[in-house]
Amino acid sequence: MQKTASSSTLGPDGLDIAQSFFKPIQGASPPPTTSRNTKISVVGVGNVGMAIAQTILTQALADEIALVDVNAEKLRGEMLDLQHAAAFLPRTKISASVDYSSTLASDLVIVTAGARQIPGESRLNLLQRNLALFSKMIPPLAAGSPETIMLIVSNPVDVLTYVAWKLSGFPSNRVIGSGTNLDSSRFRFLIADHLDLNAQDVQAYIIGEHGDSSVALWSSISVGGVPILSFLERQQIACEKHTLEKIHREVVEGAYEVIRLKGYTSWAIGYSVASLARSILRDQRSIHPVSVLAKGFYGIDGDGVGEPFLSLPAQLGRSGVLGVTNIHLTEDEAKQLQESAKTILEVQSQLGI
Ligand SMILES: NC(=O)C1=CN([C@@H]2O[C@H](COP(=O)(O)OP(=O)(O)OC[C@H]3O[C@@H](n4cnc5c(N)ncnc54)[C@H](O)[C@@H]3O)[C@@H](O)[C@H]2O)C=CC1
Ligand SMILES: CC(=O)C(=O)O
Repeated sequence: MQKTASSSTLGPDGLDIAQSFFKPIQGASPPPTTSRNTKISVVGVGNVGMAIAQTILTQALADEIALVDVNAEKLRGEMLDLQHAAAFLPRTKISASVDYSSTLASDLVIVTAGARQIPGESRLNLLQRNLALFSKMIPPLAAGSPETIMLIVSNPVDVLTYVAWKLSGFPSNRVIGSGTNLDSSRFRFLIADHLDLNAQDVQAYIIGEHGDSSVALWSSISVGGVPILSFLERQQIACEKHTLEKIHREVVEGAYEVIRLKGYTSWAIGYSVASLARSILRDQRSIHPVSVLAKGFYGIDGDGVGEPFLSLPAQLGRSGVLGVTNIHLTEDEAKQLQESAKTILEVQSQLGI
């Protein structure tokens, strides 16, 4: 048997096996020339990249997944391991290459490559190591898929989303950081757990930095359309400030705890990024707290030293960020958000790009 460039398989008689296996029905037209596959590239096949790839596979979000990593052996092992699950999954072509050109014409490029935190280390501490990688990776990824949407996951995600925006030359709506979509899921879980609810019924956002300076939007939490804080007040149910602060602290410390216990975080970020991929590629127009160019929102002016990317509730669709929702922040929440922007800008100002 012989494989042609288009990957059809020829038998000893030179006939295409697929074509001799299935005979066309009478009067059938040739396949449409306009339809094309949805291609997602996942750059970096470590714990996070593989959790994302496998969630995307199980949710049938792509026709093709291109995996890229510098570690050729691990890369091939991960590809084969996923391919061996083909009988249990929606049909998806999975390829793997150390060459960025394998990502050509992607609809979505998800970047997870890079150093991760050791126990106790902050995300911002990873910047110098991952900045060097981004300088090498982003230009060829952008050149190969000039129409793509770039979704950054590597940490520190807000600053690296800014870096990817600068290095890609893409418009700001097509460079998105996974941001606090994950922190907000942790927040919703903890509130649901505290009140014995289903986390999917809890509308609640963490915004700002994906990290230590994140901001919990207590004023806008609702459950089934009921604003929670005012409801608890009306029912005279004590919801002490320290309980709220404890929940936010648990959100911030959640990643540190998981890293201390198992070495890395993976499953929750896998589901978080798959939810973003679905909203983008299926044009769901749903709202996610993700890292976007925040200049001009909520008094964030960039301070003359740069343009911060940080998480705000944004509507996502096929062209990336469709807009930022006009959510009401209390004075205190707006102040905390501006402080979070300042933290990010301080780090950004040292980049020299
Ligand atoms: N934004 C978020 O919410 C989260 C972000 N992360 C971040 O994701 C990143 C990856 O974490 P893990 O997967 O746990 O790390 P890991 O160490 O398991 O995987 C990193 C992978 O990147 C690859 N890599 C290194 N240089 C590369 C290059 N130039 N091109 C392609 N691949 C390259 C490595 O070979 C390795 O396979 C870290 O920066 C981590 O902090 C992790 C969890 C959540
Ligand atoms: C590692 C990380 O950024 C997280 O799990 O939130």
